[in-house]
Amino acid sequence: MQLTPLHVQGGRPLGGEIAIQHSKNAALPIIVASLLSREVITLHGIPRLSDVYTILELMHHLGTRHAWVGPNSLTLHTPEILSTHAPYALVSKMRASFIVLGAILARAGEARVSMPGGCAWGPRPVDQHVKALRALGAEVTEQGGDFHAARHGSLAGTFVFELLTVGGTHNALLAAALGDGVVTLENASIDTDVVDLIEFLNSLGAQIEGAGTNTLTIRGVEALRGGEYTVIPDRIEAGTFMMLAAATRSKLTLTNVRPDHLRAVIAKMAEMGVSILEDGSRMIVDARDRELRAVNVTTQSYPGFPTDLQPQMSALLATLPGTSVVQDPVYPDRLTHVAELHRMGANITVSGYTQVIQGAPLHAAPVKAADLRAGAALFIAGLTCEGETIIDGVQYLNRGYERLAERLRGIGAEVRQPEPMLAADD
Ligand SMILES: CC(=O)N[C@H]1[C@@H](OP(=O)(O)OP(=O)(O)OC[C@H]2O[C@@H](n3ccc(=O)[nH]c3=O)[C@H](O)[C@@H]2O)O[C@H](CO)[C@@H](O)[C@@H]1O
Ligand SMILES: C=C(OP(=O)(O)O)C(=O)O
Repeated sequence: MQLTPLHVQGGRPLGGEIAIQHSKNAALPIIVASLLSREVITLHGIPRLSDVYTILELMHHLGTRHAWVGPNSLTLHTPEILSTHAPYALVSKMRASFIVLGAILARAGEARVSMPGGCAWGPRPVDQHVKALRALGAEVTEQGGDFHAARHGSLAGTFVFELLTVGGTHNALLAAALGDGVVTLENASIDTDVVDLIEFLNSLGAQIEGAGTNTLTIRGVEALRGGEYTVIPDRIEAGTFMMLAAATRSKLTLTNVRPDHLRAVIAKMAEMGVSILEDGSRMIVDARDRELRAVNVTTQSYPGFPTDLQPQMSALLATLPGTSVVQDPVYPDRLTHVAELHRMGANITVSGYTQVIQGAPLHAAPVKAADLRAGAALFIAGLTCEGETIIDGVQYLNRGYERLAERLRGIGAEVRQPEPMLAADD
């Protein structure tokens, strides 16, 4: 669906309180993990995002029936797997859908899943997902853009990931959770989204040890029961609003945050000169009347500085006096924000995965988001400029930020979108 662009009028400070949504990237695998149980699962803290509606559409095709039972609460029930095939039309819309491979394999013994889509700034291989499943005893073949996985008996054995992968760890965990084998995953991701998935699975009776460490031991169980779980707060959304506060020289109070999930981001913002006060699950970010300094940033897997905040940080640094160097070795091609920020007067030169940013005030311009976090970079940049910045590509923002225009208005931003940002599916 073609959505109307977002119009933002910036150049003045924002203020007040904003409730951070629960995590998109934790919610999606947890929704998928509900496929492992025959019983009813109730989830709280599910953000109303287009990615959530997309995964629910895919799950419906596989046999899950869902109902919204509150603004952000959902019941999921998969008494039977009705199809073991996740087709291209549904999987190509988003990256996270690829982990249905492990989940259907565990529950039904075989699965066919199309190669994933998602935010496509460059290659996003799934070789580690496939190698892990093969090493644990599954047969995985590729044909016509689909992966077919089958197991004869339970998965068992050890796999050492060649690099840290969040999705690869999710897929292997889901594949190994049912059965009677013991699986060890070495060099597994310690990302908050992996820990949340493990805590959810264990709350249903799974036996997974080592959450938050690089070695996970999964003892397969015969079945998972139903249950109720609340997803963690979204650290990427929190980081986005921290950067918005800094770029607009505002004071914002963020609620529903886990500062312990944001250590690298908090440290960078403090180095820049932003005042950050932690108060339990609230965080007060104050950049009023401050001389902010340019800083250098390099992305890393968790607990390092997240690649999902690199474009937003680049936009912020493009407005600060001084020279910053931003490097994103996690996703070297994640640079679609750069040409659009150039349209707003940013001085950014790119060499490989390195951006050298010479800060200067930006000006309003029509721009287009080509992926989710590039879109976030653009609304941050737009809110620093006087005049109207018109941001096209709103469908990407809808993937990751719930009721964005309304919530930005709640902190005093002048934002309008002629039509609603997202139609609910219920
Ligand atoms: C839905 C979701 O949760 N998406 C997040 C998840 O994506 P996703 O799980 O896809 O990202 P990964 O953690 O797997 O990717 C990390 C790095 O490993 C590489 N790699 C990954 C798998 C593989 O089989 N082979 C391989 O080479 C990737 O190219 C990348 O360089 O983590 C990324 C890194 O924090 C975030 O940017 C995404 O927002
Ligand atoms: C890139 C993201 O998501 P995905 O991996 O689904 O494309 C993101 O959340 O920033």
